[in-house]
Amino acid sequence: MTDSVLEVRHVSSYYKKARRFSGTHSGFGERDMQVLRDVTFSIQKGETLGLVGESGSGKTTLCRAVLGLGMDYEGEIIHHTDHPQMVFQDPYSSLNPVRTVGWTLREALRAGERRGKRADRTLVPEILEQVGLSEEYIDRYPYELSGGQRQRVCIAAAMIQQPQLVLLDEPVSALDVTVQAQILRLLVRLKEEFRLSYLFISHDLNVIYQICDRVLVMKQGEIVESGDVRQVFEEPQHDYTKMLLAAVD
Ligand SMILES: Nc1ncnc2c1ncn2[C@@H]1O[C@H](COP(=O)(O)OP(=O)(O)OP(=O)(O)O)[C@@H](O)[C@H]1O
Repeated sequence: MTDSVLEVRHVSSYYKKARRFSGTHSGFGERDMQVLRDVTFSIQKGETLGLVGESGSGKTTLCRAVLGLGMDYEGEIIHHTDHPQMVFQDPYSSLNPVRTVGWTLREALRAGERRGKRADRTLVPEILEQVGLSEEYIDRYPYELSGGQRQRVCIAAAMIQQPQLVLLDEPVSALDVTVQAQILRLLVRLKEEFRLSYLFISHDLNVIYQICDRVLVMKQGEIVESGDVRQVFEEPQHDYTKMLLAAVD
């Protein structure tokens, strides 16, 4: 009997890479570029698992594979819960600029409905309140919101589908420091209230240290170190982890 919400076993993935052929038959061909290399980990119920690594190491690609977003991969990804939700880094581009907050949340409910969940419209004002926005925001457009408020709407759109696992890809990186702290507090509160599990990607190791239980360190698509966040940060074993930690001011 497992208590994990997600198991990723020996996952390797590839992107097709365009290549211009020389010679008489000119045009584009394809070859594969490996991005994830034999990645294995699991996320436990109620756990926040951090994922760190340099830009281009494959963190977002891993999320895409977990969400089944058109990624070819080898290995196994086993979900023990309903479809996970994702919150992206940039709350500006995540929201449809010509749709109101209410529309966005109702659309998120409809997406859940398409996967067989009952759509309860009364959840719209309720979830807004949960993320710290009053009902008056229902009729606002994204351009009428601050960056932090937009990220709250994105979080509400994820939460309204009542997921058990949420993938957070740099959810506070586009926000200024005080707003970052508010959004992190909100994420921690929602996690405790709904007993959520998070996969939390951040390049900010201080944020990872603050909110994660365990951490995975990814280098060029490979998990080079993993473990309890305190243990990994206080006694890093791999040179790459030591290098990432040394870069923190
Ligand atoms: N759609 C794509 N087609 C081809 N290559 C891609 C595609 N998306 C990403 N890549 C490549 O895959 C590698 C991993 O990218 P990915 O976005 O997963 O890294 P990341 O760790 O999330 O980086 P960052 O921290 O900058 O967001 C990079 O070399 C990137 O250029």
